[in-house]
Amino acid sequence: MTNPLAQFEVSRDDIARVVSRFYAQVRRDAVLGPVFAAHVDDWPAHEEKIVRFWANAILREREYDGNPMMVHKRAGDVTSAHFAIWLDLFDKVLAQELPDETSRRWSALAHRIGRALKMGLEMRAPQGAVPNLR
Ligand code: HEM
Repeated sequence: MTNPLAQFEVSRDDIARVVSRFYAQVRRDAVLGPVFAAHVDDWPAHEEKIVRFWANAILREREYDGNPMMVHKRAGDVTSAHFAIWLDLFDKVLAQELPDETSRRWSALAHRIGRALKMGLEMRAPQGAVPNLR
């Protein structure tokens, strides 16, 4: 493996291909599409940022220093119900694009991150607001 800190072996080209296929599906998705359309107008810039995010998370290439938790909370219309749809689509693209082992490792990482982001969103209630106990 070229990078001893990498979580598993995947190339940058693989990451870029997965990201591009994934967001092509997201744009077509009836539920996720409109949420992204409301926030992203420069798709190439968004996809480049997401490639850097995954290169950081998987390959430990230190080139993303954003704060996804804050970005998702601030978006205001990203809900915890969206995560199952997002992860399901992501898993399908991984399975189509990558060898089984790589796909499984990346999926496990995405689900771990997704759980953390979702928990963060569920704690979003503004100060003084009545908690949503549904
Ligand atoms: C494991 C699940 C997810 C991961 C790893 C992830 C990752 C990211 C990252 C890294 C960004 C860029 C943050 C930045 O600007 O620095 C982002 C932005 C965004 N994500 Fe997610 N995301 C996930 C789930 C979701 C879900 C379920 C939605 C629901 C629709 C969503 C909607 C968005 C939107 C709309 C933006 C753009 C926000 C903006 O630029 O204003 N994400 N995501």
